[in-house]
Amino acid sequence: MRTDAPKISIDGLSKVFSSRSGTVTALDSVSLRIAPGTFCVVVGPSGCGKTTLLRIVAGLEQQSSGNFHIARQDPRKPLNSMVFQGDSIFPWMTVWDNAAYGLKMRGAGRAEIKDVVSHYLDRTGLRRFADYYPHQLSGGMRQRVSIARAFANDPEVLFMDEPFSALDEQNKVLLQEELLRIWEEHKKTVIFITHSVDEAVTLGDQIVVMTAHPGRIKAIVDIDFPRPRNILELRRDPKFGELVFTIWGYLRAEVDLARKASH
Ligand SMILES: Nc1ncnc2c1ncn2[C@@H]1O[C@H](COP(=O)(O)OP(=O)(O)OP(=O)(O)O)[C@@H](O)[C@H]1O
Repeated sequence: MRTDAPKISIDGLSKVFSSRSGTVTALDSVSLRIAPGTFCVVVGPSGCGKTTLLRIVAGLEQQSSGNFHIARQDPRKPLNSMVFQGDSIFPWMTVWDNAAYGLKMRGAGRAEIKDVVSHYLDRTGLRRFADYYPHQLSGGMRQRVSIARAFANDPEVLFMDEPFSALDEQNKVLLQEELLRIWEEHKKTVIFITHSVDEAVTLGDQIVVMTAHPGRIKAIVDIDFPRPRNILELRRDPKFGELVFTIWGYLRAEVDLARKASH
């Protein structure tokens, strides 16, 4: 059900890291509203605070100032699930046990676990690899396990930090397609971080462009391509190119600034 109340509200969020070599302002007064069911994508130059923002909203890091709120619909559901870049599944568990992990942790019944895990292993094409261990899988398959695990956990919101960045182009498009197909089933609110403007326009409803360090919000671009989306057709649409061009326009100066700061 869509309501006007945001699912995620972020108000004046700042983060300063302190160490013996000094302080780093990673985020500077970031405010954002994300409506329920929105696929929100955050892009920005390296080091602009994207991961820090996600880690704070996921409760893994403490902000220095500001607030955020995630509106809960069902207190029995976990608040969030995370999918990271690279390997984030347990190497000592089979594909099935990895996908079932969240459900088992919150005491779901055997029948529910069987139904839900089978569903998401089917959706990610992993059914026949259910008894495999992560080291027996390709990088793309391991990322599929992560996605199956995150969706099977049925969280209120889903956080994804560059989940496809280590994959080759063909695998990336396949996984983007699979992610969109699974996401269409329940339209969970997502925050997805990427370096790829193409990926942002392909997946997102709302694109948040961040400035170079310290991270602030530079622009928010709404993407109104109809859903469900066909990735290859989308890329042929002249509007796709225009949007990529617009977002790159916002990013270009920031990427240059980030480069200069690192030299
Ligand atoms: N634990 C930490 N201690 C000190 N500084 C940190 C810590 N974590 C992040 N930073 C600094 O905060 C800034 C933002 O880092 P963050 O990882 O959030 O950026 P990012 O936009 O996700 O970068 P990338 O796109 O390269 O992954 C960087 O300058 C980084 O060095």
